Order: sequence, then C-alpha cells, then structure tokens
Amino acid sequence: MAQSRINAEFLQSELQQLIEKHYPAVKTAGFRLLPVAGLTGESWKICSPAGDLLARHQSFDKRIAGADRRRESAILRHVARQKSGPCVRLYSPPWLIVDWIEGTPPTEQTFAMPATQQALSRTLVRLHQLPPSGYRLDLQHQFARYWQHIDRRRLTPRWLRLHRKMMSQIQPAPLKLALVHMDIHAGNVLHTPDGLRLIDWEYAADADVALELAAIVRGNGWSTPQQHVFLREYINAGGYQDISLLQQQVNRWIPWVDYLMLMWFEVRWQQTGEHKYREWAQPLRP
Ligand SMILES: Nc1ncnc2c1ncn2[C@@H]1O[C@H](COP(=O)(O)OP(=O)(O)OP(=O)(O)O)[C@@H](O)[C@H]1O
Ligand SMILES: Cc1ncc(C[n+]2csc(CCO)c2C)c(N)n1
Repeated sequence: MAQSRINAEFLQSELQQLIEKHYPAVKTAGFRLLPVAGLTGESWKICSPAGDLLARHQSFDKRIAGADRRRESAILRHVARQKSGPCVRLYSPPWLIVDWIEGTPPTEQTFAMPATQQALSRTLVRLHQLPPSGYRLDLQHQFARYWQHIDRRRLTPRWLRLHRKMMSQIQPAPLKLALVHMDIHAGNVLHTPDGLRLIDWEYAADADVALELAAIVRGNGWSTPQQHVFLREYINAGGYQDISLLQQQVNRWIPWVDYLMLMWFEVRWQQTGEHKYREWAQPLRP
C-alpha cells in the first residue's frame, strides 16, 4: 500500500513535468491532477480552464496483461474521424494523454436495454466498417504470454489439457476482419451530446467482428435471449447480412473468449492480489 502511494506520487510528479513541458497554455491557465480508477497513479484527470484531459500511464503489469499505449494511441488516431473514441493529444511513453469526454455511462441495467443496445450496435457497426489498423490480434500468442504469469500452484491437469487444446486448435477463420474494441461494458461507454462514445481502448486491435460480439456477450454475462436481441440489432444496423452465419461464428469464438477471460483474471490476480479477480476466474476454471 505504502509502495503504491510512493509510486503514485512519483508518477504524479512525472506527469506534472510532462504537462509543463508540452502544454504551456495549460501550465499558465493552471491545472489540477485527480487520480481516477484507484490509487495506483495509472490514470489521472487533468482539470484545467484550458480543457480537461485524461493521462494514462503504461505500467509493466498492464503491458503483461495485454494493454499497449503505443497501439492504443495509434488506434485512437485511426478512429479519430468517427469521434467514437477520445482524441489523442500526446503520446510520450510511458504516457498517453487524450481528451476527457463529458458524458454519462449507462447503468448495468440500462446497458442491457434495447435502446442502448441499438445505439451500441450502430457505434460498433461504424467502427467495424473502418479498414484494419495494422495491429492484428493473435489470441494464441496472448495466451502463451499470459501462461508465463500464472501462479503454477493454481494449475490442474484439466487446465493443462485445456491449455494444450487452446494452443493447438486452429482459430476460426474471420467472417469479417476489422478494428475491434475488445473491452465493451457499461463502464467503457458514455452517452454524450454527439451520441454514444467508447473509452478505454487499451485492448483494441484488428480481429474478427464475431470475436468482438462474443466478448461483449460473455463479458457482460448476457442470457441467450439478450444475445439474440443484440445480434439482431447489429444486423439491423448493417453489421452483417446473415444472422445464422454470424450467430454460428459468435458461438465458435465463445470458448476462446472464456479462455481469454480466465487467463486475464488469473494474471490480474497474480499481479494485484485483488480477490475479485480470483472470484471472477472461479467459474471459468477447468
Ligand atoms: N476519455 C475519457 N473521458 C472521460 N472519462 C474517462 C475517459 N477515460 C476514462 N474515463 C473515466 O475514468 C475512469 C478510469 O478509466 P481507466 O480506463 O483509466 O481505468 P479503468 O477502466 O477503471 O481501469 P482499466 O484501465 O484497468 O480498465 C473510467 O471508468 C471512466 O469513468
Ligand atoms: C484481446 C484482449 N485481451 C485482453 C483483454 C482484457 N480482458 C480480458 S477479460 C477482461 C474483463 C472482462 O471481460 C478484460 C479487460 C481484452 N478485453 N481483450
């Protein structure tokens, strides 16, 4: 705890210097740094009369967990014209500074409602119409990296067998390769006057659109009827023509998404010791 406070203080002063160097206008207008999302010092809201910003630090742990600020910055620039994500102001490793988006997130309840699903489907379809970014997602490569960071004592023979299977299986051939966000949940969506916008693009990459849809369905624990409503909305918004093919492909990706979630929860449990990760991993453990 004391260690993380010292780390946060160090990051705060590093960020302070970065702003003073790159933003004379913000320095002159005055600014405050507010930690967001816990006390690790990874994300700071920069509040200034010249406009609010969000600074995101690349930590070693987050890099192991698959987040990459360089990729995030490149992808945010790639989607900039659509205004579906925040605008990048500065990428100066290990810091990425983006605009703070004023908006309200849906609640867990409203997130699963038809109106939100319709708006989300439209945003996703537009995103999935962009050309790929050049950052291709390779799940097996990611699994292999996660494997190095899992507590060996938690492995079981069944898990070992599952890992071998996931590593040797051929991945489903993409139905439609596109830029996908890969971390869509109520906390990463904002209702704004410009429509629904997405934040937290740290896992975005090029992959099959059906993988994105499978990740949404599993990550948000949607029931089969909710899943159908959502896929129907995605089809209605022009995302794909054939619902049964899309449904079949989403189903193919589900074991991959479940394994991704298990591995990520296990890595985060190992890194942070936060019990929520161990609890979330439990139902996915073979
Ligand atoms: N560009 C943005 N504009 C407005 N609010 C934002 C923006 N980015 C993040 N936020 C807010 O700040 C909070 C923290 O964001 P951040 O992505 O840094 O951490 P997190 O989502 O809690 O953690 P993790 O990065 O591990 O997913 C978000 O929950 C959101 O409420
Ligand atoms: C390609 C890809 N890699 C890692 C993650 C990180 N992640 C895996 S499970 C989970 C929480 C709930 O789904 C998060 C944030 C991702 N989303 N997409």
